[in-house]
Amino acid sequence: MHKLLCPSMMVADFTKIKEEVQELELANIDIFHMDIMDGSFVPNMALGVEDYKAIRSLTSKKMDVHLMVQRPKNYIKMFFNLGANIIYIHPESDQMPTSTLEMIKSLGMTPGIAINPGTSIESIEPLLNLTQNVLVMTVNPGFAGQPYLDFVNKKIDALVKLQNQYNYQIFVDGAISPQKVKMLSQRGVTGFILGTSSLFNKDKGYSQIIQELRQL
Ligand SMILES: O=C(CO)[C@H](O)[C@H](O)COP(=O)(O)O
Repeated sequence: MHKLLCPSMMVADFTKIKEEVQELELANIDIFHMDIMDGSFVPNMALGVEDYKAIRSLTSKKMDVHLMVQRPKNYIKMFFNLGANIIYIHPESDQMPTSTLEMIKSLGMTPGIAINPGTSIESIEPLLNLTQNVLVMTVNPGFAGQPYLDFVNKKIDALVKLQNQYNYQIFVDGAISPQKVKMLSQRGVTGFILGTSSLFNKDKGYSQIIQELRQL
């Protein structure tokens, strides 16, 4: 199965973002992962609209948006206009997540849901027939460099089983080291958000790292 490898751009070096994007493209990554935070849904702020525009102007590869914000519906058209291909919302942050997912789809983008470590499968199951990507958070969202939460593996296994009934791909986000890429791809995960645990600030180049991750 082809792994979808997605650099988490909140940990890229913005002092040389053009070179970062070019090197990641050369390394043949699949999707640029863009974390948007409002300081309310999560206790941090990360990328913003100007960062989104900058990276969009540097690449024609797919870009997602992980909306860690209250009332994500308010921002769907804005990110559509900025050239987003995939939008993840957190169901807890939205009064009518079904309507927001329909809106993302109707604009021709891929609808996704992001599930916090403390969010149960039962609470999101009604949304699974409206979503194409499920982003399982393996840390509490907001900060890079946190430890992986092993208890989430049980939820990943349940989501892999439910794939028989619905049509979605599973992505994981948070402390995704090479060991976790191997373990989780064996479990049935296809998409991996790569941050400080595997891709950025390492003593190897992106091409070598990406090639090694594809072989795991
Ligand atoms: O979503 C995130 C934080 O909320 C980041 O994408 C992720 O945590 C970055 O990866 P790492 O944990 O390996 O630094």
